[in-house]
Amino acid sequence: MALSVNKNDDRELRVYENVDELSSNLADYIAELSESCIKERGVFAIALSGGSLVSLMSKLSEAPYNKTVDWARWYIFWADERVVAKSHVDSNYKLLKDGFLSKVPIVHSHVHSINDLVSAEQAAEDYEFVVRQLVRTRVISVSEVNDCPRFDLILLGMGPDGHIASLFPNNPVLNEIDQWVTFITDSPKPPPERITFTLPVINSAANVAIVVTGGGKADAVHVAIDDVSGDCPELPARMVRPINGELVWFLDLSAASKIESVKFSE
Ligand SMILES: O=C1O[C@H](COP(=O)(O)O)[C@@H](O)[C@H](O)[C@H]1O
Repeated sequence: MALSVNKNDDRELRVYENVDELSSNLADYIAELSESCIKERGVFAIALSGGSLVSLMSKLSEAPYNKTVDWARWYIFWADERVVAKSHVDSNYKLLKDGFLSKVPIVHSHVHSINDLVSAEQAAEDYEFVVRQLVRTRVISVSEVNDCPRFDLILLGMGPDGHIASLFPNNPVLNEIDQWVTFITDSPKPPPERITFTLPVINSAANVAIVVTGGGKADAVHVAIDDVSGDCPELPARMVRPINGELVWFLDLSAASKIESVKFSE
């Protein structure tokens, strides 16, 4: 690892020389959390995003993890999903199924994808219902601070505009505090119709990891992590601050190259 820094505010930055090193350490991190959660609660409830994250976690489906992880105890959710058919190239479900789920023995009924046959609004409502049922049965734990679900781990990517899940800069859904899952029909990044976990759900997780690589995202990483003055809009990625959980940023050197508050080795 090039560097691991604990910022004073409960955020941990892990910066790696390259994508390969980051991927190995990300697989380790997920496997360790899975083991400790299963020891403690008997299950592991993980919510994932789409995008580059899926290939960055691909080592988790390889040796030794394919044999050592207790896959039967995993429950899979999506932190955000595009409202398209599950067979569509834009589907986050399809991306994860092709890149990960098809390679590990996760129980089919533990994979909770959205209803892709209804409107975005209905799909968000249906998905929240599913999450509520699983909170009731404690497959997903519950936050002691609010009544939100407390996922064992939420894995997020970040776009070059600083969006996480399908929470985009300046979108009113950033202020949603009543719903656990909401929808948008005007995503600036196609496709336009999406559902997404809201910030209260993301910030109630026991662990959140934001995984970002590449120089094209370095400006957004800088704004999300440094104390930036001026009237730049609040970036969604900056608004990720687990109330009673751990936040870790996984970055490669290119993505971390514009962070001012930390000096990295060459
Ligand atoms: O549209 C989306 O974008 C973000 C970021 O994707 P990336 O390819 O730039 O990493 C992703 O995290 C989200 O799940 C997805 O719906």
